[in-house]
Amino acid sequence: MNVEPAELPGLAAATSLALLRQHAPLVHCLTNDVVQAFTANTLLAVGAAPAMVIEPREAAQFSAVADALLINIGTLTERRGVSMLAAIEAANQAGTPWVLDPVAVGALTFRTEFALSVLPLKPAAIRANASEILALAGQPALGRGVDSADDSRHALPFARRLAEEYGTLVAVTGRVDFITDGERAWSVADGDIMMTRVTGTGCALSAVVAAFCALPGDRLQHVAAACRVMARAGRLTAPESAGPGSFAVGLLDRLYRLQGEDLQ
Ligand SMILES: Nc1ncnc2c1ncn2[C@@H]1O[C@H](COP(=O)(O)OP(=O)(O)O)[C@@H](O)[C@H]1O
Ligand SMILES: Cc1ncsc1CCOP(=O)(O)O
Ligand SMILES: [Mg+2]
Repeated sequence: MNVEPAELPGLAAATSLALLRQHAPLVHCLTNDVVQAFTANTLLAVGAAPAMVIEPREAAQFSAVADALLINIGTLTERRGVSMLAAIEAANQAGTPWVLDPVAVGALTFRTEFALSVLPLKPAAIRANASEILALAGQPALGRGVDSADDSRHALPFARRLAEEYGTLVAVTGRVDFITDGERAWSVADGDIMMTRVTGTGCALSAVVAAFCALPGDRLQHVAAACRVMARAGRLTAPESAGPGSFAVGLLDRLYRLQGEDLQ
């Protein structure tokens, strides 16, 4: 019987954030066409560096020198899949951590087969909403396109199972985020519903998770810290925003200004 996950301590999140800003990891992003600029700006705001190198003949070369790799299947195409597989192989050979964001996995055959085929290729972490985690685990899921209609708490046992089976970390996000290695788990109860009214907050979080995976030390803590940083920034930004437009801009400003004490 697994115990209820504890809330990630603010000091741990602050320590991971300080380490991120010290290392400023370079993140190779193979992500979807909707969120390219928002993802790049989120990485820059938090203190990391992005590069979107997508050509199949360049992807492997670049992921071998980047500090982390993001694989996001939101607008997967056959050609993009070739780049992704080459990048994953090069990252694995170089010992570079890579993160999977299985956007809208489940109902669509091509992306589901692709996501299942890369699970055994040792992702350092999977970051997904609750419906996506349920679908990846072969469970019935209520996802609607890229959005979740399931509760992250319901998905937690399946997140644990996936983490254990594939030797990875799973961050399942929603009203509460849970981050697990199958045995240990942290929770992050923060964020704001406004984060679901701007496309790409989850995708950008996955890129931030990839950046935190590049840090030395306790990777489970770092991935939970990534979730805390994003959710805290969202929580602090929402009351200052007139709507989704200013929220998206405000979130970048807040991530840039976020200090350790904001996390405690
Ligand atoms: N109902 C909610 N209340 C507060 N924060 C939320 C809520 N739903 C999602 N979030 C936050 O939004 C971010 C993106 O998560 P999520 O919406 O689950 O991913 P995706 O965009 O991939 O579906 C995370 O930081 C998460 O904590
Ligand atoms: C709308 C959309 N369609 C394909 S990918 C994408 C972005 C999804 O972003 P997120 O998973 O962060 O909500
Ligand atoms: Mg998503």
